Amino acid sequence: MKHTAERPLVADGDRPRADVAKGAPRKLVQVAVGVLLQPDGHFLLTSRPEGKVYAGYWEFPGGKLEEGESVEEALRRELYEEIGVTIGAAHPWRDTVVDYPHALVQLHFCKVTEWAGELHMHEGQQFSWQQLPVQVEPVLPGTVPVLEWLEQERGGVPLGG
Ligand SMILES: Nc1nc2c([nH]c(=O)n2[C@@H]2O[C@H](COP(=O)(O)OP(=O)(O)OP(=O)(O)O)[C@@H](O)[C@H]2O)c(=O)[nH]1
Repeated sequence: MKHTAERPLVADGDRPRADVAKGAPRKLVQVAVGVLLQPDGHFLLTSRPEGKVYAGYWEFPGGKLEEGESVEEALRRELYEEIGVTIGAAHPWRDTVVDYPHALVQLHFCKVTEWAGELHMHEGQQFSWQQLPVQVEPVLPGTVPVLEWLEQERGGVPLGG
């Protein structure tokens, strides 16, 4: 199912939604996320740093768009700041919306096959080149559908069905 602002993927639905102001519409936070792919199909996962929500959970690297930025610009900035690489083209791939206790986020996933520079985790994260099925856990709720899309693309049976 495609998750939109009207029908988001709900994460930890039993917890209160901290950012919901009475009567006000909930802000949809825009996030650019990179799926860095090696020629042999390995992809990069990073762990969320201490001090951020869902610290220690594994995700694809990325972050929030700043005022006036495009998805590609935000992704280029975030990946340089967070993991020290300069990316080539960011190819828009899939979008999804996730309703977390801390925020409602729209995730713009881009595939990236070219980058320059050595990986340096500037926020104390861990990183791992993974293939399916992934060997790290826990995985961030918003990352789970991405693994399913990757599985579908390689022609396997989708997880959970
Ligand atoms: N980077 C990233 N964020 C994701 C993924 N999946 C997902 O649901 N998210 C959510 O998207 C939001 C991204 O925020 P972030 O905290 O990583 O971004 P940031 O570095 O710009 O944040 P900050 O500068 O406020 O600390 C978080 O709510 C995070 O839970 C993913 O695969 N990668």
